[in-house]
Amino acid sequence: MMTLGDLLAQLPDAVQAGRIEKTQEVKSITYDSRQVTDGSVFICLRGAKTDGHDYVPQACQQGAIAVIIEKDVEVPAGVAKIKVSDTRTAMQGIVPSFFGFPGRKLRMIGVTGTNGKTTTTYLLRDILTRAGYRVGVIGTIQTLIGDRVLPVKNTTPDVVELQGILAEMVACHMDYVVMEVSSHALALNRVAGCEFDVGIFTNMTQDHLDFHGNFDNYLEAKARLFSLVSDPAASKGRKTAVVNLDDPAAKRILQSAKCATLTYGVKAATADLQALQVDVRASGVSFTVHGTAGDIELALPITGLFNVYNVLGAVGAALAEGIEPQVIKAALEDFKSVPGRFELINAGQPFSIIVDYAHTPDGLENILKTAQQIAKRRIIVVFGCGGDRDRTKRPIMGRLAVEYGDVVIATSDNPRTEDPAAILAEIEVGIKEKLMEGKLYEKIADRRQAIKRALELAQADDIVIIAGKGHETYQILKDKTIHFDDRETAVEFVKELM
Ligand SMILES: CC(=O)N[C@H]1[C@@H](OP(=O)(O)OP(=O)(O)OC[C@H]2O[C@@H](n3ccc(=O)[nH]c3=O)[C@H](O)[C@@H]2O)O[C@H](CO)[C@@H](O)[C@@H]1O[C@H](C)C(=O)N[C@@H](C)C(=O)N[C@H](CCC(=O)O)C(=O)O
Ligand SMILES: Nc1ncnc2c1ncn2[C@@H]1O[C@H](COP(=O)(O)OP(=O)(O)OP(=O)(O)O)[C@@H](O)[C@H]1O
Ligand SMILES: N[C@H](CCC[C@H](N)C(=O)O)C(=O)O
Ligand SMILES: [Mg+2]
Repeated sequence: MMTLGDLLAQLPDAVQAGRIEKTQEVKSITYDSRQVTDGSVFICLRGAKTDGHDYVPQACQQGAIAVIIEKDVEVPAGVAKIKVSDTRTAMQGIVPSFFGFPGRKLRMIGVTGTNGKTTTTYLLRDILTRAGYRVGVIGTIQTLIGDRVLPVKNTTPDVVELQGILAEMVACHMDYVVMEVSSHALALNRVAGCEFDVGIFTNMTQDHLDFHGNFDNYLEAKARLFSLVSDPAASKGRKTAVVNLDDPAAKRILQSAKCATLTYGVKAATADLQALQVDVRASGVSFTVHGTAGDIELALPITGLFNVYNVLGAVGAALAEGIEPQVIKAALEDFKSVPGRFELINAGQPFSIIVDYAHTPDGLENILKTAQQIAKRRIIVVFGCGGDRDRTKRPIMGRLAVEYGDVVIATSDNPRTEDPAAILAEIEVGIKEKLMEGKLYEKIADRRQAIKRALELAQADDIVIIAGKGHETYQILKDKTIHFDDRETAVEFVKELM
């Protein structure tokens, strides 16, 4: 149990006002007034959209016993006012201790990189589970506590939710947590209180420049995970940085890793683990993981060279954690797939339909390259770019779609507050640069109609790739979020058209 006195002891520089009853129990801590209940401490954060200080009256009405603030606000009698210079830092200081430092009681594996995080966490989950451990997963699709599924809002939740989830994982006797660590989470320090034992770096290509401003800041954010892995204050035993040596950013990442390192690659012959004899087929990939401890021959039902990298990262982390090669092999050969990642949709149509979460230039290029490697006939691409996100990705993705695709249908992803036509116009700039004879390009803002059109155009042996939304079951429009699932939509139209 934490009292208001315990909480204040952790904020020695705070200015206190109002009624401070030090023995009062802090029943919960939240930065969202809508979550405040009797006994809550409400932390006011200045956000991108609104300012938490504006919700103090609502929080007090709902039973807050204290508010943590940066600027003076009125509070009713009986509520403590705790003024600090930075409420976000204060939150990061008190929340892990409120939850009893769960990050110290689990082995924590963090995965960062532009692409491949979700896939890598799923691969590792299967390996660790096969080795007999109880495993929790935190990431884009969902939170898993063993087999229990919890919904998520962000890939890496903010410190309050994150520490709460970790505490729940400890209560449920998990041994490991494998989590995606987004660059937003590192830049905003949502991971305060996480004591990482292993960090995996997948790759670094363009994304999120709207948030980070430039590539260097983005890279610095990613590198931060490896300073956290190396933090001597957080010692639970061996620490390892598992790094993709084929990526040009590996050097910078390795500079932050003041712990054991394990590198991997397909090209880099100096990597500790190297994939040899890679064979990419429609039904999956096979290759040999060559390392100092011997070779592991693998055949998995997921395909694409990019997935070879994801597997190498997962294998590296597993080996660093002392998992036996034969356990790794058995787990990976039984691996099924990740929802919405190169997911094959089969409703009896004579062509292939693949739903994939590629929403970055590199993701799209990888998926289209893979499609080219396995294509018997044309590639039909349906894709869009998210609104209120890095705009500079748009023309690049347009260019790539038309470079690799024979038929390109540009459509909406999640337009959010932007005008779908304006997003499409930015994509079109790239498309027009590379559009050539023999290629077909259409622009259909309504994603349902775009998918329908692609399926109408598809002929036997074509591959239809529907990219960008993968596992998502919604579409975020200006004024509402609607149910939308690329997989369901594809099946629906195949049935209608065939
Ligand atoms: C830009 C960004 O990261 N925003 C995150 C941020 O929201 P914000 O600071 O903008 O919040 P705000 O809406 O302005 O509100 C300010 C404060 O007022 C409070 N408030 C607001 C309304 C109210 O009625 N009462 C109230 O108390 C809010 O709780 C908040 O404390 O803090 C929220 C809580 O932690 C996050 O959910 C939210 O993520 C939004 C949903 C988001 O879209 N984030 C994306 C960009 C993101 O974080 N993505 C990464 C990377 C994904 C990947 O590529 O893998 C991720 O980890 O998900
Ligand atoms: N190692 C990789 N390199 C490049 N592209 C990849 C790689 N792995 C997956 N992809 C592509 O990126 C998409 C997203 O993969 P995944 O969900 O594993 O990445 P992520 O890093 O978790 O993404 P997010 O940042 O949205 O959470 C895939 O659908 C695929 O198109
Ligand atoms: N985690 C990524 C997901 C993008 C998915 C895409 N469908 C979009 O909405 O842009 C982001 O928040 O940028
Ligand atoms: Mg993810």
